[in-house]
Parts: sequence; structure tokens; C-alpha cells
Amino acid sequence: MRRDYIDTGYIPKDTDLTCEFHIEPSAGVNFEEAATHMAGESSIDSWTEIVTLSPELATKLKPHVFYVDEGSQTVRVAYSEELFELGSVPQVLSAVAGNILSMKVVDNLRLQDIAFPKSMLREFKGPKFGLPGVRKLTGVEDRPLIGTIVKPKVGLNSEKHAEVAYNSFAGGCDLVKDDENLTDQKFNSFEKRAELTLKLAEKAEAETGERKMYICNITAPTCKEMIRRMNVLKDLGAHYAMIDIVPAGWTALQTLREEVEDTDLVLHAHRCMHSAYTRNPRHGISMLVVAKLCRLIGLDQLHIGTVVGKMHGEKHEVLNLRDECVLDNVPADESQHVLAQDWGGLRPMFPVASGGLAPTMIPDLYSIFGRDIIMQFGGGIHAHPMGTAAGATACRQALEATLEGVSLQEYAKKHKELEAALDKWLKK
Ligand SMILES: O=C(O)[C@H](O)COP(=O)(O)O
Ligand SMILES: [Mg+2]
Repeated sequence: MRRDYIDTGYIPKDTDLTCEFHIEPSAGVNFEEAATHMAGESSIDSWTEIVTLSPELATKLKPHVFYVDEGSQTVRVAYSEELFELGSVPQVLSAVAGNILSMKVVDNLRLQDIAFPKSMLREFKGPKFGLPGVRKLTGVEDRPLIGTIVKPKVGLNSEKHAEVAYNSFAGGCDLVKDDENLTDQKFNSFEKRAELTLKLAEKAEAETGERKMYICNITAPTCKEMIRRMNVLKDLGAHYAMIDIVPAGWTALQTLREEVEDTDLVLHAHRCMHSAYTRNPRHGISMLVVAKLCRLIGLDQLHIGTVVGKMHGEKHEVLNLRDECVLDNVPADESQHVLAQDWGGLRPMFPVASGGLAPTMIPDLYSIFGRDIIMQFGGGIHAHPMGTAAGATACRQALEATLEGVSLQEYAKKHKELEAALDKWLKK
């Protein structure tokens, strides 16, 4: 072995950035050799001994593989903060989730977690609003928020889109958002949709006496255009913008977060496409890392999974994501590949459960997530037999029943929208 990066006696410094990796060496490569190559490639080294790397420089900047467990195929590496541009998520990922994922010395390699040092946290503002800010803005302090996604995903014109949003608000939704693949299509332009839908959100506020938030998707080909769309929303009096975080990319997210200082828009993070690198449990980057980067950058609400809906994600994984969104101090959990993280006062994000949910699942969702969750229903509202408004009402009724500790069946006796929802979705 060329360089001595395996250093199990090393105690990570407070200033180090620490990562946990799952490593499966390829045939003929031993575990420590694979870990050494991985640690070197993610920091200072190359495939062969380089004369430009002096022993002094190597000693100063070398990575420390301070935990090695071949049985569980786990290593932890401490990297000196000097290796990083601490305010740049793209640079950090180019190092600890960059070339190493393509190396032949490993068959599989997965970045399980990153623990950010204080010096890195100091470079970021975190969410401007986050969970407390959204509670204040919506005026809903004591229950989960109910949201919907206008369906069909794409295809409605702007007038019809605004009407579906209005019916959702009128029926009881607090939030209505665009779907991830609706941006600025010919049949439903960004400008027209934003203007008409925000107008009807205002009408629904006046009629219901509740705050109603429209979350318009600003995902666009360039940062310049996304900023322009944020400003359009601001001028129209919107409170929110939505961004498809993985397709748009980390630089875009950092750029948009800077714009929030001027536009004051709550950023809703849709995680579509994350599974391209998070789903394989043996390779890629964990969703935990994605969630942590979102909080660091300062997105306000993030899709984390549902446990009971249509997207993959075991309960323990989803709850780890929830904890990383909301806790000030996340304790280490070795069995879950979670490193300790003190968030240094960065605001919590509001976690969002979305994908394949029906009103009948609200008691389960509440028992899994508690109060601090945004529950979003697409098909679960727009497929209600009595229509969109009734679908939203059924969700609010199911939530009322749950909060009152009454069974949905009992509550449905006096609430016809819930009764119709139970008939449609409750497995008999
Ligand atoms: O963007 C989302 O989260 C999905 O569109 C949810 O839609 P669904 O409730 O119909 O699955
Ligand atoms: Mg969607």
C-alpha cells in the first residue's frame, strides 16, 4: 500500500468533515486497499505515486480512515477542512461523492452520511423560514398541514389549473402545489398559471378565512430564468416557490437561496430524480445526505417519503430523514449509518409526505410523523368520487377525526365526504 491513510487511532477533530461509506471492493482488491484508494481519490491523491505530492503536504492534508469494519463493509473518513471550499456544496460533492463512485477498485460504494463541521455550517444560512416560519405564515400551529398537487400532472390549461387549485383550497387544503414536471409549457405558461392561481388562492382565503398558499414550480433551464420567475412570483404577492432540486442541481439551489434574501419566498424542495443515486442501498449517495445538504443550503420544506404511500422508503429511513429535517442535534446511530450532527442553530425544515396518499391513511401518517408534517394528496384528492373540493374536505375530516381520537368510520357517519373516501379507498 502506497499511502498510510488507514489510521484507526485517529480521533476526528471538530474541524474535520467526516463521512461514512459503504465499500464493496472488486475481485482481488482487499478492503483496506479499496478504502485507501477511495480516501486518496476523494482528497489529494492519484492512482500512482505522484512526485508533486511531498511528504509534508501529504502529512498535512491526508485523509484519515479512522474507522474500518470489514464485516459490515463500513469505513469512516475524516477530511481536513482545508481540503474544501466550505461554502460550496458542488465542490464538497466533487470530492466525497465524485470520482470515487466510478473507481474500478470498488464494485459498489455508497456515501452514507456527511457530518459537517461548524466551519462549514457557518458558511450557510440554512432555511430562512423553515418549520417555524411556515407555521407562522400559514397560521396553522397545532396540526399537520394538508396540501395537494394539481392533477393531472401536466395537461390542464392555466384557467383549469387555477380552478382545480381553487376547489382544493375551498375544500380545505392549506397548500396547493404544481407537479414536478409542470414548469412553463405551451398549454400552461408559468406567468399565466401563477397569476390566475394566486388570484383564486386569494379568493379562497377571503371565503374560508384560512391562509391559502400556492406553490408554483420555478424549475427552469437557467438560474437566471429561475430568479426571473421568483421575481414574477414576488411581484404577484406569492409566498412560495417550488424547485425540482436534483434536476436543477446544487449550484442552482445555492443561487436561489441567496435570492430568498430579496424575494422572501419559502422554498419547497421536490426531490424527484433523487433515486437515480439514492435508491440502490449498495451504491451512490444516501437520501440522508441529500436531505442534510438541503437543510444546509436553506430549503424550507422537503419531500422525505411517506412510509405508507407509493414511493419506496422503509419507516426507519423516512424517520431518519424526518429527524435530520427537524432536530437541532441529531445523535449518531451506527445501525442506521447516521453520524452525529449538531446543526449549530440552522432552522429546521418542514418535512413533506407525498406520493400515493389517500385520506384513509391520515391516522397512520399521524402516528408515524406526529404534528410536524405536511401531508400531500394528489390522486387522494382529485380521484374523490364527489370531486376535488370533497376530496380536500375528506382529508380535513380525516385529520379532525384523528386529532380527536375518533375512528374514521365513526366520524364518517356524520361527514359524507369522508364516508365516500372510505368507500373508495378503505380496504374492506
Ligand atoms: O409530487 C408529488 O409528490 C406527487 O405528484 C404526488 O401525487 P400522488 O399523491 O397522486 O401520488
Ligand atoms: Mg408529483
